[in-house]
Amino acid sequence: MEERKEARKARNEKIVNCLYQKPDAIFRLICFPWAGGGSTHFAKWGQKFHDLLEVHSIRLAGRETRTEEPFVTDINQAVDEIVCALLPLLQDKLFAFFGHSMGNYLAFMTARQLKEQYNLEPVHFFVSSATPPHSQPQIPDGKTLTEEEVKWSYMDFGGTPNCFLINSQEFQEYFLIFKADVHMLNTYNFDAPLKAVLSCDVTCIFGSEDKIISNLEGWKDITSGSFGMYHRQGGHFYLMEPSHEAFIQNHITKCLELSTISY
Ligand SMILES: CCCCCCCCCC(=O)SCCNC(=O)CCNC(=O)[C@H](O)C(C)(C)COP(=O)(O)OP(=O)(O)OC[C@H]1O[C@@H](n2cnc3c(N)ncnc32)[C@H](O)[C@@H]1OP(=O)(O)O
Repeated sequence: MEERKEARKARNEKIVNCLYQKPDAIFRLICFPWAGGGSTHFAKWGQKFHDLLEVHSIRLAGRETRTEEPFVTDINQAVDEIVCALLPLLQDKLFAFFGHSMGNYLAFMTARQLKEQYNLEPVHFFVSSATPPHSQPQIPDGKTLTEEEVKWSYMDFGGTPNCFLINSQEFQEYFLIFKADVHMLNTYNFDAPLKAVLSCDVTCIFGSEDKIISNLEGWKDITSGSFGMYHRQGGHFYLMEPSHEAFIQNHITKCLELSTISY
């Protein structure tokens, strides 16, 4: 029994990366990374928040400590796995979601499933750099993407240092991860929600020069809670600029502190 519990815990820790544990935290922030990304970038945010907020970052199969596992081919499968790994973390503390780009679709589906099946809901959903689920234009077929296409897209997106793009051998690995993530995204159903499926507050943050995203106001359709929008100067990866990252982190802290007043 104890062994099974330990095995489950180890498995969950592969899916949900927490680099800085905060036993006294009253909130958990669950971060959902962009396509082609690992969990480390957001897991490191844990160091930047005060002790009342513990940061966790989702790690999809096929990367980092999950390199041995095959990529997920269906987004529903990824969500089932994430929900299962998150459940033990979400029962005892308030939690919020933060997604960047593709991560928002996983975050949204995870929030929907948690609400429908477990009556659990984040206190706040922070959306960064993403078109609303029901406005998403056609996404190319992940399976047929070429390395050159992905390199050009990465240059456009602006979140990848040149050194990674120049080294072909190293890039091959990142290319395969991105291709798999886009293929997983191809299985996402971008239908308009018939009604607000969530009731938490939603904040949308984006770069003012981001050419990839559109119709951000559409995010308010997913919730009956309040909705706010903020922009910072920059493109799709505006959040790589330290002052913008600090803005996001301060905003998250402020919103979560305020949310305790209403709970
Ligand atoms: C054509 C098809 C279009 C289809 C669109 C579909 C919709 C997609 C919606 C999206 O999500 S768009 C986002 C697409 N993804 C990207 O643009 C990739 C952005 N770049 C990265 O994720 C990274 O630069 C990289 C490719 C290297 C992968 O980063 P990881 O963090 O997952 O890799 P890794 O764990 O191996 O980290 C490598 C090291 O580089 C560091 N690093 C990576 N990116 C960095 C960066 N930008 N600035 C500074 N450091 C960076 C990272 O912190 C780490 O340092 P440490 O080893 O010291 O921990």
